[in-house]
Amino acid sequence: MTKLVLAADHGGFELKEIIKKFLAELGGYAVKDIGAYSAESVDYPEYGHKAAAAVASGQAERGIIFCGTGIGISIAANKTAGIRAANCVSEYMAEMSRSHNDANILALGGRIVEPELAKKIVKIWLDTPFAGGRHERRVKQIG
Ligand SMILES: O=C(CO)[C@H](O)[C@H](O)[C@H](O)COP(=O)(O)O
Repeated sequence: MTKLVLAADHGGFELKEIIKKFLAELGGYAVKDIGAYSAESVDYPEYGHKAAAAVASGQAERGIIFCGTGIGISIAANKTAGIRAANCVSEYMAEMSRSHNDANILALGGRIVEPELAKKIVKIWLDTPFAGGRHERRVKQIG
């Protein structure tokens, strides 16, 4: 089972719930949802930092995080060493974030990405391996 951490603020809460159900339907994932657990207003940095810590520490292999646009929570997550959080609005971005950037966190905007597209983005992001080669050198340079 691949260990995944999910986190969202209120702007991403609804999409997080949809993707959590989708992951259960897919099977093969041990999902830890670290909140938020309602659509009540909260601050996205807390959730971005917590998800990043779970991935950086190895408690989770990868993370999927959500806010209204995916911007704020990905900026927060990317402050943690070793985290490469990619805010994706298309399947192509999701695929490239894995194959070229070895992204270990996917960020989605609950107010931007429709649920059916979000499911496709999540699926390709989970299924795409890192290509390595020249990309390995570049990813190392990120630090
Ligand atoms: O940080 C964000 C934008 O980069 C997120 O979309 C937040 O969800 C958003 O800022 C929350 O806004 P709200 O007006 O407090 O709901």
